[in-house]
Amino acid sequence: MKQIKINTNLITSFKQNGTCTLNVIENMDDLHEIEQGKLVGEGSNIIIRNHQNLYKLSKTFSYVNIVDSLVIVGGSTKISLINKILIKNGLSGLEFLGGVPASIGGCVRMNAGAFGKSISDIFEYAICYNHDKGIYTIHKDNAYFSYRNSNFKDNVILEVGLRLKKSNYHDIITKLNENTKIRLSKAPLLRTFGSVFKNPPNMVAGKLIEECYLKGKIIGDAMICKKHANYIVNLNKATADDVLYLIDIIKNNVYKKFNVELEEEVVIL
Ligand SMILES: NC(=O)C1=CN([C@@H]2O[C@H](COP(=O)(O)OP(=O)(O)OC[C@H]3O[C@@H](n4cnc5c(N)ncnc54)[C@H](OP(=O)(O)O)[C@@H]3O)[C@@H](O)[C@H]2O)C=CC1
Ligand SMILES: C=C(O[C@H]1[C@H](O)[C@@H](CO)O[C@H](OP(=O)(O)OP(=O)(O)OC[C@H]2O[C@@H](n3ccc(=O)[nH]c3=O)[C@H](O)[C@@H]2O)[C@@H]1NC(C)=O)C(=O)O
Repeated sequence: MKQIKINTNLITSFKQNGTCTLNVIENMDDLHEIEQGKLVGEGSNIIIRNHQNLYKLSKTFSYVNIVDSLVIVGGSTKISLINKILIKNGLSGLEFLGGVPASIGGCVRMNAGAFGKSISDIFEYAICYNHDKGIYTIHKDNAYFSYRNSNFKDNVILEVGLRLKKSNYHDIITKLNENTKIRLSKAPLLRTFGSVFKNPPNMVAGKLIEECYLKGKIIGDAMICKKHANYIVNLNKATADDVLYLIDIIKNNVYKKFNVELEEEVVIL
């Protein structure tokens, strides 16, 4: 397994400042050395405390194979690459994640969703690894997907099977562009980690935070986004501590004003 000491700005979409040790899993043998709960994908939904020892699947686990409407993808494959290939092959169903800078492994683990759709709608199976069971397959009936959650905790997702629908190039591109445009109009795409909190039942976290007048609040180099209050943006060299401080402020304010306990959507390692 290759081991490198790097700045966390290289492995997070938030470009957070800090250092970590990254262990790159290059083959199946390396899987035995993984520390569970320390896996990162494309880093689009994580905050990493300083000096962590982390693990990431290498490009060996990035591939897309298509058999009729079944799309078989390696666990580290980027959503953007999958969508490019789906366009070429006239397969529709993953457009809702257009513009999300994540990997399929992270998206399955978190049951990524947007525009009323989620990964669970197209998921067929995943080949996983964990220390107790070794390599085994979880089919859709046993994935137990829920809002931003699944049965994949403590598993490394090595391969995913997605069931898509035949469509045409033009319709897929149009839907992808529309979704990316809406996403951009509502929230920033760069130097963020997506939604900070899950939406509480029948409420919208962004609205609650905005109503506490917290938009634009800055700690260090991290700021509560002025466009969408459930996002935190990195102004320059924000650290995990800057973000954790802001998260604390938001939770306290929302609890005091609305008696609602917000739950983090972002994974804090
Ligand atoms: N809808 C939206 O607009 C957006 C959504 N997102 C979300 O971000 C997620 C991020 O994906 P990504 O950037 O790749 O992940 P991250 O690097 O952000 O990792 C997030 C967590 O996913 C798990 N994970 C990542 N890769 C794998 C894998 N191969 N097997 C098992 N677990 C894995 C790990 O959880 P653990 O170790 O705890 O199991 C990790 O802590 C997506 O699910 C999506 O929901 C992000 C941005 C925008
Ligand atoms: C970004 C993520 O997923 C996003 C996903 O992209 C979008 C689009 O479908 O819907 C969810 O956001 P969201 O609930 O904030 O959706 P938005 O459409 O942006 O906002 C909903 C409504 O909240 C209100 N709103 C939002 C932000 C704000 O500062 N103030 C405010 O009042 C607006 O009325 C807006 O219409 C997902 N977030 C969660 C936690 O469920 C992610 O998972 O990281």
